[in-house]
Amino acid sequence: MIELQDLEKTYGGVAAVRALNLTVPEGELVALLGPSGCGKTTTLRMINRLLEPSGGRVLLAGQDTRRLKPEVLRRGMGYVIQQIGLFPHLNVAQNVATVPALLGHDRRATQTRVDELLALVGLDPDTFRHKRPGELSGGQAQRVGVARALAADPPVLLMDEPFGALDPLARERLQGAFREIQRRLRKTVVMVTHDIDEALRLADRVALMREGTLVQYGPPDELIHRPATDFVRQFLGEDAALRQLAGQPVSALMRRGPADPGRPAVDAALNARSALSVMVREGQDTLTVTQDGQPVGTLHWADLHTRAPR
Ligand SMILES: Nc1ncnc2c1ncn2[C@@H]1O[C@H](COP(=O)(O)OP(=O)(O)OP(=O)(O)O)[C@@H](O)[C@H]1O
Repeated sequence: MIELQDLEKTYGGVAAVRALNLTVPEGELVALLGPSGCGKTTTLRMINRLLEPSGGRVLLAGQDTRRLKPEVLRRGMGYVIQQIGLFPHLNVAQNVATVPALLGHDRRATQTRVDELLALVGLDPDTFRHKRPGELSGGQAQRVGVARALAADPPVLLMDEPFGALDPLARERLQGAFREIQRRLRKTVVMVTHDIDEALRLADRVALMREGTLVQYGPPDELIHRPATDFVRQFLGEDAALRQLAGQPVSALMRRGPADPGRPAVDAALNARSALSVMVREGQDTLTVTQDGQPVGTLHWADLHTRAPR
């Protein structure tokens, strides 16, 4: 668990972050979201002490981070940024294996792990293992950065726009893969993003900031359905609920059980926003959900109002 208590940062008398209170529960993914200059990156960097707070404190598992040596603190916290800073003289595999090599882990086990992680982030190990960072596109380099952070296996990951340089399709794929890994490994993640879709899609909780203060902190559906202020409503936009549906498969919202094969059918892997389109087009409030062509359950209009249980 990470606790930010009355955290402040001022630059020449101007507050970049003010009286910020935020608790990041263990194993959850929290997105720091907000307009440019609202203090997201400053907040993130105070967590691993790349920046020293002007006031307040950060607790990691109940311990004041000022009592820890910065290098000890950072060993337990991966840091992924858009300009990844891969080592140019090392190949991709060596870059990913930097921390395991430093820690003296078994070489063969590390190599296997590196290949697994490269495949996981969508880079074919045979093609990319021996390439140098200079031979990679921005998006490929970004994936190597994510693989490297995961290879170090820290309990906490801090990420600043980690998927920013990717084209939309690749971004969605890497986001999905990352989310799946994060849940499986129960990493605690704090991610800075200005991409609303990314925050709503990936985060367990979204911290929406404005001018250095926290405006609202809660699960995505809370911000969407119970915005604390007009700013929250406007920032997320009127179509926030639809966007959230677009990020969820029908399988996450459906009711499993017997289904009427006579109704319009949608595949369980379809996204819920498209399923809604089918309801509207067909004038039906219930659809049959199929998997491999077989009916496996139903999707009701009412199911689209509630976010899937995690
Ligand atoms: N080293 C610095 N000196 C002076 N002011 C700074 C410094 N770093 C950041 N700021 C100011 O602090 C505020 C918050 O900056 P920060 O980078 O945290 O914002 P952000 O929300 O991450 O923005 P973006 O989405 O554009 O990256 C901004 O107004 C910025 O101009």
